Amino acid sequence: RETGKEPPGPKPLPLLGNLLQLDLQRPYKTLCELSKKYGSVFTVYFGPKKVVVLAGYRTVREALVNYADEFGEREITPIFADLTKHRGILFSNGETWKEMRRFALSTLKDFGMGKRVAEEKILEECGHLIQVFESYKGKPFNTSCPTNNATSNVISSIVFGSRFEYDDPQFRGLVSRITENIKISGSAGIQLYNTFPRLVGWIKSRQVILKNCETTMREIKDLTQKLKETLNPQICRGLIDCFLIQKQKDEDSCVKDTHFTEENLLYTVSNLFGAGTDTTAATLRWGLLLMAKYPQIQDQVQEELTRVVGSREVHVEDRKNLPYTDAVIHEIQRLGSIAPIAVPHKTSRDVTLHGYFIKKGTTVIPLLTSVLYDESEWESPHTFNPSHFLDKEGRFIKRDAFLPFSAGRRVCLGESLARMEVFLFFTSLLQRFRFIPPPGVSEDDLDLTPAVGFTSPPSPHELCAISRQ
Ligand code: HEM
Repeated sequence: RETGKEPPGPKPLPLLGNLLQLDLQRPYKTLCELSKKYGSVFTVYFGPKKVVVLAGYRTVREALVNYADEFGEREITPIFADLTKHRGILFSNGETWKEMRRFALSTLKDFGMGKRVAEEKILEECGHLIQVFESYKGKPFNTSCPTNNATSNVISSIVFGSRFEYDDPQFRGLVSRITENIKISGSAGIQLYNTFPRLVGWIKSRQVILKNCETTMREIKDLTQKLKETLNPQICRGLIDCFLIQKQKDEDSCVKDTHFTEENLLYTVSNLFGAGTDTTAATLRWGLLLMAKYPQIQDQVQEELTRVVGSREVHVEDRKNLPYTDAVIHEIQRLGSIAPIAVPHKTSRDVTLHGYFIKKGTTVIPLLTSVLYDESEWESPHTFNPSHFLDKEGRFIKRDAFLPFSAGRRVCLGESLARMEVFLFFTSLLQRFRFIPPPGVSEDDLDLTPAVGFTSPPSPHELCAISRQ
């Protein structure tokens, strides 16, 4: 082969590959360690499956941005193939992905992603979330459920055109199945299934995921049916209406091979919930936990909010006048690193990177954690330090290595929406509440070890939200 040598890596065992070396609960940890030994492009074997890992800011950026075509396809692992049958956005490629991504992006824009409509919807949800926090009256509570409900409802109002009440049983089921699936899909059992799909297809965790998914799809179908019955082609109440109208148009004009099919609609909707709920809520939970752990930083955020916004509602427009708070939010996302291995990619053709040859169809992991903790990019990568995003005069500065949403063709589709949500939820909550550890727990006791899962939220914990008014 004249194209170069293969990326280096630890020697694999027959069949097992490097499985025995990998921490299957938190594979990103082992992968970060391996990158210290083997460099920024290396190979590991998940059982018989060869995976190329990209580590560090420069390499990840170079591959995903400069070689966007070569590295822009999605690897569809056995569990995700089971779940989505290559439909929707997250786990599809080719024309299906292109059409669905384009549709979702343009519809989200129409519904105000980065604009006023989304802001209104989020602010409405902030009001409901604040009420829930108030209802605990300063007593300790687990922040998971309320934050997941709030972020899920933002997606609901964009997709269905309306939000749910938090005690609606259908909504509760929807949210709990999404969070359960994300959690289980990162478990060691599912890693094993992805490695040996024929051998361990029977495992319980896979059955739970499949059942959850089946129920969710049925419910999204029922909700879609209700929207169909009341559809007015002149008014799009949400993304589903827009899809149904486009579907009808394609049918009326006999478009062949249309991607506007019911299957694609259901999977696209479920992808938006799946990708948009837990990620955003986990970021918010990291934020509240870090504020409770570092009260001096919380003081400074609250001082800035009081000075700049006072007690009126916070708006997206305020962000530029809140440099310290903005820096804190960026630092929460950096340290939280909630998508440590992004979502695996694969190469669409043979490619040579840094002199290493990577064959078409190879699974590629962009190790986002290694970018967000890159020692040559960040002054103190392992500490919570908002100064990473501030200049000497206290002005907010952008940092190139801030890639929590990944980069290139597959960059998070919900980035603007997510950033707006995190900003508005975080500031609205800090305006009203002081976050402290439960009685008997010190700030030092608050544990920053992430939970196991496909995403990396904080471990289960309780906080007290003390009203500031
Ligand atoms: C703080 C919150 C969020 C973070 C950190 C995050 C991060 C990510 C990351 C790392 C990826 C994978 C990129 C890659 O493959 O290289 C991704 C993909 C995706 N995200 Fe997000 N995300 C967040 C919120 C959202 C929201 C709110 C939505 C929904 C509107 C969303 C929708 C998606 C979709 C549909 C994809 C798949 C894109 C594709 O395959 O083309 N995400 N996100």
